[in-house]
Amino acid sequence: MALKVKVCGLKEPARIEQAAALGAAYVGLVFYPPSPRYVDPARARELVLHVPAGVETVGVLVDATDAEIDAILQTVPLDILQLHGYETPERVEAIALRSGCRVMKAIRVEEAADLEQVPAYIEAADMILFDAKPPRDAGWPGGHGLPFDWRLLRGLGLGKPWALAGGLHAGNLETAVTLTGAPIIDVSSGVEAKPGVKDPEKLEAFFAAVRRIADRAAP
Ligand SMILES: O=C(O)c1ccccc1NCC(=O)[C@H](O)[C@H](O)COP(=O)(O)O
Repeated sequence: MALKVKVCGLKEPARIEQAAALGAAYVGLVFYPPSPRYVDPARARELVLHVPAGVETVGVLVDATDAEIDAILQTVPLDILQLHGYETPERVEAIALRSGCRVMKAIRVEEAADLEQVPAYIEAADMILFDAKPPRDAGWPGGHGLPFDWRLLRGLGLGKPWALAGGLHAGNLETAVTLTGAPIIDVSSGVEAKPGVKDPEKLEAFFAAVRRIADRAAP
């Protein structure tokens, strides 16, 4: 199966179009004001006009209330809601039912014990995203360019679509995918010039690395 790519934290139409042209399956928009990648719903509505058919738009939320989610969805059409806070399995299920969107639950990983919570989310979420645990004093919980010990995911049999995130870049992608067998990869900082500013050349290099992996996997 082809490796799917999510590019997260996009803020510029040109970078959305570039990511899509390079083969991104998902583009992520961050709806969490403290993040340098934050886009407000009005801006997001303009951005999604640049997402071509066949590419899915993911809205990244952090412990959002129903009112906040309703306000976003009334303004911006989203395919998937990525829940990147401390949402419980019950909350994930409730958000999926209420929103009508698919939901992807982010799991913060630092050690094996962090994976014990995963079974509780399998029924509730449509997809699982494994990301590095953020630094303790970080003002937002994702997009810190930090990898975790990928060996923790070895042999993972979820029976559900899942994505690997955390510190991926063109130079470490092959090792990460080989160790984890991830079917979907999620990148943000690794294709940025600085937080919140995507770099066209790093995007090119990242997708070149994706193509190399695909070429090696081809019979
Ligand atoms: O990226 C953000 O600023 C962000 C803010 C709040 C919640 C989640 C956020 N990012 C989530 C993502 O899906 C990132 O792509 C993921 O954390 C990987 O980021 P990176 O390690 O920088 O590649």
